[in-house]
Order: sequence, then C-alpha cells, then structure tokens
Amino acid sequence: MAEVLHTDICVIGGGSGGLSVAAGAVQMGARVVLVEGAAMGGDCLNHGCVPSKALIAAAHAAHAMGAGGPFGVAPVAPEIDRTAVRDHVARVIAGIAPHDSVERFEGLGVRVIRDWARFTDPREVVAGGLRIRARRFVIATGSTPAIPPVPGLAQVPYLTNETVFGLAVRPFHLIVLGGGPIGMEMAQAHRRLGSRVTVIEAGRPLAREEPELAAIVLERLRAEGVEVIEGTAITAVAGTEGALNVTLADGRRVAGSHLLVAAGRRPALERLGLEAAGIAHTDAGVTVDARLRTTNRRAYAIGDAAGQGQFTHLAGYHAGIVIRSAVLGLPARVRTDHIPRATYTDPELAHVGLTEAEARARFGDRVEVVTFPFADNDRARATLRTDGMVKLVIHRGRPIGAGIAGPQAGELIAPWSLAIAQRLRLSAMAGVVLPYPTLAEVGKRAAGAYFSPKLFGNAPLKRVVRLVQRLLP
Ligand SMILES: Cc1cc2nc3c(=O)[nH]c(=O)nc-3n(C[C@H](O)[C@H](O)[C@H](O)COP(=O)(O)OP(=O)(O)OC[C@H]3O[C@@H](n4cnc5c(N)ncnc54)[C@H](O)[C@@H]3O)c2cc1C
Ligand SMILES: NC(=O)c1ccc[n+]([C@@H]2O[C@H](COP(=O)([O-])OP(=O)(O)OC[C@H]3O[C@@H](n4cnc5c(N)ncnc54)[C@H](O)[C@@H]3O)[C@@H](O)[C@H]2O)c1
Repeated sequence: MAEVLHTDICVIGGGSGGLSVAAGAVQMGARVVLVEGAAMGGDCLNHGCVPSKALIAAAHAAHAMGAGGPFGVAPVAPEIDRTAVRDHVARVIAGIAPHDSVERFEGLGVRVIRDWARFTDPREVVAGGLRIRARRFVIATGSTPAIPPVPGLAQVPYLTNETVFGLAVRPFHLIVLGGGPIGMEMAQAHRRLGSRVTVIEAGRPLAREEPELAAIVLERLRAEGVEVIEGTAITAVAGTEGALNVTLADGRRVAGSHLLVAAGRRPALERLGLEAAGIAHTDAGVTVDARLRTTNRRAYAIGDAAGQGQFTHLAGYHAGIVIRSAVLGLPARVRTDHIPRATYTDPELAHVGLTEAEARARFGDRVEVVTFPFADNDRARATLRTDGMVKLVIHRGRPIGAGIAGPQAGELIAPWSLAIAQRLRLSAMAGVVLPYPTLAEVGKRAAGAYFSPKLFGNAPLKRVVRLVQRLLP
C-alpha cells in the first residue's frame, strides 16, 4: 500500500504558474507538494519564452551587422555558427534554471516530487509512488503543441517548439506551418540567421492583432525576405529529412528542408485522470469559474491548462488569484481586460485591452480611435526606427485598448497596461512628463492627439482665450 502524504496544497506542474503558486503558498506558511513530470520551469524556461527570446537576440545581433549602411557603417555579412547559437540559447536557459530548480523549491520548504501526477479520486493524486491527499489542488500542467491532422504530417520529421531550439544546423529552407506569434517570431529569427523561410498561414497572419499594426510587422518581415503565404492551409506533407514537400489548399507546392509546426497549443490534461476527480474540461482547457475553481471544489486550474490565454504573465497572475483564494481564503476573481501581450518580432507588436473591432462590437459608435506614428517621434527618427504606430481605443475619456507596433513595443505597452488596469483617464496619460527624446513619448503623443482637436481649433475656447487676454493685467 502506497504511503499517504497529507498536505494543504498540491500543485501539479512546475512551470510559470505552478512554481509561482508553490513559492507564494509555502512562504506564507502553507504545506505545499509540487509534482513535475518533466523539466522544472515548464515550457517558458525550457521550450518557450526563454529560448525563443535568446534565439531572437542572436538573430538581432546577426541582422545588426548588415544594417549599418544608413548610419555610414559599412554592412558586413555575419558568420553564423549555429552550434554556438544553440549553445548560447542553452546557456541562457541554464542561467535561469537554478531559480526554478528542485533545490531552490526544497530550500523554500516545498516537497517536490518528480513524476506525472494522476487523480484517483476527487481528493487524491498519485505520483512518485505516493498518494497525495490535499486540501486544495492546483492544476498547472500547461500546454503542448497542437499538431493539425494534415495527411502525411505524422510520417515526416517535423520540428515544434520542443525541438527547434536544439537545432545545431542552419535549416536551408524552413517552412513554418502557422502565422501566429510562435510562427512569426521563429520565421524572422531563422531568416536573420541565414535560412530561407516560408510561412504558410491558413487565415491571416497575426490574426488576433489590430490589422494595421500586424501589417507593419508583416511588411518588415517580407522586406527581410521571409515569404508569407496567407489565406491557404497546408493540406498535405510528404518527403524525408532535409527534403520535404508541402501541398497547399490552392494546389501550390512548396519544397523545403525543415518544417516547423506552430499551429497553436492544446492543454496538457491527458495524464491527469480528470474524470476520476470530477473535473470538467473541453478542448480549450479545464473548465473554471471567475475564481479559477474547477467543477471539483478542491481543485483550481491556472495558466495554459485553464485555456484562457497562453502567456507566462497570465499564468503568474492566475497564481496570485489562487494564492489569495486557496491560501488566504479571500474571494479573489480574475479580470481579463488588463492582460497585455507582446510578440517579439522586430518591430515588436504589443497590445492590452480591447481591439477597435472588439470595442465597437461592445460600445458601437461611442468608441473613439486615435493613432500616432513612430515617424513623428524624434528618437525613432534619430535611430532610423520609424516603422511603427500606436493605436488607442477610447471610451468615455478612458483608454480601453492600446496597441503598438514598433521597436520595443513590448516595453512601451507597460504604462498602458497600468492605465487600463487602473482605469485611468486619458488625460493622465497625456499629461505625464517623460524624458526627451524617448520612444515612450509616442504613447503620450498619441494621448495628446486625442485632445488636440478639442483644444486647438475650438471656436468657443478661442473666444474665452480672447476674453481672458483682454482682461489680464
Ligand atoms: C515558443 C514559445 C514562445 C513563447 N513565448 C512567450 C513569451 O514571450 N511571453 C509569454 O508570456 N509567453 C510565451 N509563451 C507561452 C508560455 O510559455 C506559457 O504561456 C507558459 O509557460 C504557461 O505556463 P504554465 O505554468 O501554464 O505551463 P508550463 O510552463 O508549460 O508548465 C506546465 C508544467 O506542467 C508539467 N506537467 C504537465 N502534466 C503534468 C502532470 N500530469 N504531472 C506533473 N507535471 C505535469 C509539464 O511538464 C510542465 O513543466 C511561449 C510559448 C512558446 C511555446
Ligand atoms: N510573445 C508571446 O507572448 C508568445 C510567443 C509565442 C507564443 N505565445 C503563446 O502561444 C500561443 C500559441 O502560438 P501559435 O503561434 O502556435 O498559435 P496560434 O494559434 O496563435 O497560431 C497558429 C496559426 O496556425 C494556423 N494554422 C493551423 N493549421 C494550419 C494549416 N494546416 N496550414 C496553415 N496554417 C495553419 C492557424 O490559422 C493560426 O493562425 C499564442 O497564442 C500565445 O498565447 C506567446
């Protein structure tokens, strides 16, 4: 008979969400068991955010060597050692790994079990030869690459986010299936590292984003030589290692050396035995309420497994909600309107709140939109990075959506995340004083663009000003 382990909180999955719950809960005094079946740190550290941003940084360095011409700096062709690039990515992961390690978590007082967890009944999980009975369970099992049912795909060697960062060779011609954030980030990075790249997207690339902002990114990718075929799906795949052929819905064929499948994600639930615990789920993820509680009152689901979006910062935010609820007993509820997202292409693409289309569907004609181009920002001009735009969606004097395409958009979205989270008035964003010359001024100027027509060219205001000027001593 297996040993029974009693605990307050059992966290299943040691990725972005699960580690945050475990660290927070144990340091507040709860007894915590953490079960992780693969590498500590989850997708973000091992196969996602961290390696992708490290690869993008290497690609940026390569691109910069050929981009100095307009500054009077003669471009040179970079010599790229793909083994060294792969090692750089691995070193970045290894540098962060201690923060997510078994040793650190055991040092905090968490009991870490390295195994796959499975529910056997509504209040018991088995893992590592133990029966874990917990007051509360937190399902934080993340997601895995969705592999579309394309004929022939299962028979060819293809890459996913779980294998692409281990490549030590330069793909001669990388075909990317899917033009979402993963597909586009990887397409540009590989192009800059010397591969020919073709992205094939069934619908619109970066479809979730404001179309005019996505268009800025797409134009740049195409200008760098990434071929983007949109509006047609891959319907068949054939070939062997190094010699692959894909057939498109419109009959076209594309031949390439490697294929990266970036067709979305599916929640990693299959190992969990959710039925035994009475936990309902759909293809999108575990069914949760506004407090992230599942249909089993002892269990919560967070992060990618909860199917409400796939971002590390969302998983971290979910963790905070669960800590307040399961550790402190407070009735914390999730908000979704203030969660930002960024895609780390160059230029970057970032958004928080509603898009214009979403806002119009909700508020109709009461929505106002202003835009401001990076071309009118002095820092962008000085650095020759004028390809970009800020787009603000405004309702009753408050920003309810902000999108940015441009250099450092992922950083520049920060004040808008605060503004939307705190429901600040747009006047606060227009009135802030920022250092000159910074890219951050594009946000302030966009907010100012909303007020300019109301202040300048306003006939009643002009009459008041003339009167004041007559009366002033
Ligand atoms: C290529 C790529 C790039 C990305 N870039 C970004 C980015 O720049 N910014 C961003 O915010 N997000 C990014 N993401 C998304 C981000 O990685 C995820 O949203 C995040 O990792 C989700 O955290 P999580 O805790 O829900 O799951 P994960 O971090 O995936 O952790 C889940 C863990 O649970 C474990 N597990 C699963 N089942 C079981 C079980 N039955 N028992 C025990 N353990 C189990 C898994 O092994 C895994 O370690 C990217 C994703 C990819 C694929
Ligand atoms: N910077 C970031 O924060 C970041 C980066 C990468 C990933 N992520 C997260 O990971 C999630 C998944 O990203 P993703 O890019 O894999 O998924 P996605 O769902 O955003 O995009 C997948 C695309 O593949 C297309 N597709 C599917 N089948 C196809 C076929 N047979 N032929 C051609 N196209 C096909 C779909 O139309 C879709 O546009 C993102 O939504 C995001 O939440 C975040």
